[in-house]
Amino acid sequence: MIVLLTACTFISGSLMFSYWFGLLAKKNIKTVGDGNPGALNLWKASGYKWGIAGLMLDFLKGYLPLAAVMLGSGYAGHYGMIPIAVAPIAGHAFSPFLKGKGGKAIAVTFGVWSAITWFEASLAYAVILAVMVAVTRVANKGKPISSETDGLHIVCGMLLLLVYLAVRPFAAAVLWVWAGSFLILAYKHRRELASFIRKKTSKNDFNSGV
Ligand SMILES: O=P(O)(O)OC[C@H](O)CO
Repeated sequence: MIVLLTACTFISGSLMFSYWFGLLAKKNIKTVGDGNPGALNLWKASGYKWGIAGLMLDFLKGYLPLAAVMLGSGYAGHYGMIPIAVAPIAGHAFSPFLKGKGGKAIAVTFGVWSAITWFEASLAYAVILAVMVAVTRVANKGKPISSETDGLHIVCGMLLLLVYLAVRPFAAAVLWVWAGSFLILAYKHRRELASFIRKKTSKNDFNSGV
């Protein structure tokens, strides 16, 4: 049963709604912005109506199957929920519909966490990200935030979410779902993280006269 449910949630996650909506609007969103086949690039390419529709469906493809599993199976809080909950995130990140080159998996991650913690962890993650963006804006004196810094926020925000999850009475299985989410997000943002570190290192070398 776990294998079947994991296959179903993986297939749900692999449905690339934002990318397909882009094609419906006659745009290839993989050629827009950072090339991520997600709702933000759909929004940029085709406008806010498509963008919101893509965001909703990319969220719901994680939320709905997991909410059904939480309500209708005995896997809530059980170790069996780990692969079932990580699968939609992996499905989006490595979608077979895009030959394994899916998206950054932010929207579907929010969907999954909204379902398995009844919105608590996803709200906490949203607050963490909002605080990080606000602090960065103040530090940057209102300058636009780079995609490298965005990636850093997503990954470090997920790391901070672990602190929140650890102090709340969640089942150990939830912490394993966190580990899966974190690894996938870190992998999908590896280029932004590497570029951020490179820029910081060369700036420090320049400042110290190396
Ligand atoms: O991470 P994705 O692929 O769900 O895309 C979400 C937004 O486009 C954020 O950049």
